[in-house]
Amino acid sequence: MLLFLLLIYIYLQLDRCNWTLYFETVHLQTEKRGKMRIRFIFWLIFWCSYVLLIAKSEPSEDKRALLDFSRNINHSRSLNWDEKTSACSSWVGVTCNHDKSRVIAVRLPGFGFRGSIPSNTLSRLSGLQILSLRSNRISGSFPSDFSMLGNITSLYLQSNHLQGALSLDFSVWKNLSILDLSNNALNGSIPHSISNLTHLTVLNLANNSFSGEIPDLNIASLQLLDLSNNNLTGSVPKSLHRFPRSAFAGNRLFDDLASTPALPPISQPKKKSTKLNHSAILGIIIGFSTLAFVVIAVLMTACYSKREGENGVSVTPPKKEKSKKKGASESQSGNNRLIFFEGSNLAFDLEDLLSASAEVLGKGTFGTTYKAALEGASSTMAVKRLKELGVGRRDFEQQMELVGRIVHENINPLRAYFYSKEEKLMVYDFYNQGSVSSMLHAKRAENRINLDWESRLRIAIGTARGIAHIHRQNGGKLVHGNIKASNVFMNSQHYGCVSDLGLATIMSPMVPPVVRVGGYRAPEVSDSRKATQASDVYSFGVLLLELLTGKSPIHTPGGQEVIHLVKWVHSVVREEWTAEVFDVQLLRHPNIEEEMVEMLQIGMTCATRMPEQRPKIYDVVKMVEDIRRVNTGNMPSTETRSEVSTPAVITPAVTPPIAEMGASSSGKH
Ligand SMILES: Nc1ncnc2c1ncn2[C@@H]1O[C@H](COP(=O)(O)OP(=O)(O)OP(=O)(O)O)[C@@H](O)[C@H]1O
Repeated sequence: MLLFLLLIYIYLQLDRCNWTLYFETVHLQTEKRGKMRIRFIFWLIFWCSYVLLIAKSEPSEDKRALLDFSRNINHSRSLNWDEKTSACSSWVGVTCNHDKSRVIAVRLPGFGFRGSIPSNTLSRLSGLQILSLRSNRISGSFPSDFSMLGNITSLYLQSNHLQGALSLDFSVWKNLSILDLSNNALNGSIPHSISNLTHLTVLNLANNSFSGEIPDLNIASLQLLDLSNNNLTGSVPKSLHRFPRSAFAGNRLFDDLASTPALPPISQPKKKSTKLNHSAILGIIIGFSTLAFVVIAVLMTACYSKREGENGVSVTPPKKEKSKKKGASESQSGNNRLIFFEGSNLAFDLEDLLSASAEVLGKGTFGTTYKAALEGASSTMAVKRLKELGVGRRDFEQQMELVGRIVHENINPLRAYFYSKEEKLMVYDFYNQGSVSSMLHAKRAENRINLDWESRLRIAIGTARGIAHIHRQNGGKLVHGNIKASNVFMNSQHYGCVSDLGLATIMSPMVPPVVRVGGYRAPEVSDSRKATQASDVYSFGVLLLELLTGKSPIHTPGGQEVIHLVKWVHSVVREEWTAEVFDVQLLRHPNIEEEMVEMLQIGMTCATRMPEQRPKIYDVVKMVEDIRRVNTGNMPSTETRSEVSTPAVITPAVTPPIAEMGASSSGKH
């Protein structure tokens, strides 16, 4: 570039110089000819460098390699790869780096490629990082010249007809993170060299014909392994015992002989059996009894002290207020009643609620939420005990009336509310599966729910529809104000269902903003009472990114640096490491890469910094629904659909009418 500019400069100077003077003294006669020759030479250099520059911004060698590939393999879906067009700007499935000098990703799943991958074509893409040719009909052996792809990070060749052994030395792929060769007909042994891939996070070799022993793949970074349904023999190496038994099912492994591939017993039969004598047995019995006694004593003490404390299980905080409130509800004004909304059909009153045994679910921005088990009514409700409101009784009641009238399958209905000077309560349906936040990030692994891609899609679709419905209320002015994963649940059809709406505007300004944000707050919202529909869209965008990455909006890996999810996603995508963004739990599911990339784009669009550049939630609903177009082909338009039903985007399911939905138990109890 510099050379190019320099040449232009010299040329212009040359033009301005009084060359006549110079030529007069040296070669007077050839003055004109000499001057023209010099000008011509400069023109030539100028154009050559220009052409070179243009050529450089086009990955010509990569382009040729791709054209060679497409011309030498049969494919049923047409590729728009035209020699005359720019590979980086318009070629389907091709992604280039920033300055468009190298092709870094080729994604051509399901293009109907038939036959073997022509040699010396794709292997020439030495800058390639991601290659996806999954779900084609590629046959022949695994292309050995792929060893030249030294920068590859993700290789998806699953669901093809590849055969033969993997003769490649995998050590050459130093950056390889994802290798999916599942659902092919590969055989021979699993190469030992795979264990040299220190960045490998996903290895899927399921549904092939690999035989022999499983090599000791002692790779610390490996998070997902699937070797199921091969002909592997021997035992599972110790380094792989941390993976579930399903990862090895359908092989002829040592412990598979009993047809139940259980990992723990693998090493046990090797242990020498030692007979215990009587005194040892007696010792064990006494030891166990003492231990059991201590454990029971500790548990009882803990339970007792918890009952005493505020955060304990089975505390009944509203109970403390019982006499006060009971009196108040019996007061002449009759004002302090539990107000139920129509269609709630709930057979309990304030007294039942106050005497219910309650368990603290958590403390949030607006107060504490309890799980209340109502004895008489044999139902369980979530009761939110609000703290400091920023509005008086009238405004509070007005807001409750507005919120309580909203009936939609993707919105957790407000069943009842209570207002007195000392106590403000809101009664909701209880979701025993917990919120999306706990499903994704519960501290205890057993409380975490493994959300597969379809569940996450449903959560995204349902939540978007719920928010769209909220934005249509109150003359199109209602705002949720607090969209976040702990306020999203799964309804009975496993679609997202939003809770806690409309509270942001009535809360006290005293609550410090930092408590409220948690990474979901749009940058322009400094006071959550000023949340807008655009800021709801931002928060929804963050939720989408959370569903995709499995990461909290604000997290501190290693306990030090605070990472903001939106910024992190932007930086990873900018560095062309898009595949690194996704939750590794999702990467085990086949054929979802494009859908995840689409959701990523929607999430990033919603979480755009400038509010005016964010899409309206109605458009977002459509975008999220369109992620899985195959199943949405004959659905009614978004506008009508969102209002009335949850169409079966993933699994066809009959949706009850709204009235029923409103009163139904929505996956709770
Ligand atoms: N209806 C419900 N069913 C089951 N769990 C609930 C219900 N409502 C709230 N929770 C859970 O109770 C806990 C506390 O909820 P709460 O709404 O008080 O706070 P939060 O969601 O963490 O924050 P915020 O107050 O900002 O909404 C959260 O883990 C939430 O997911």
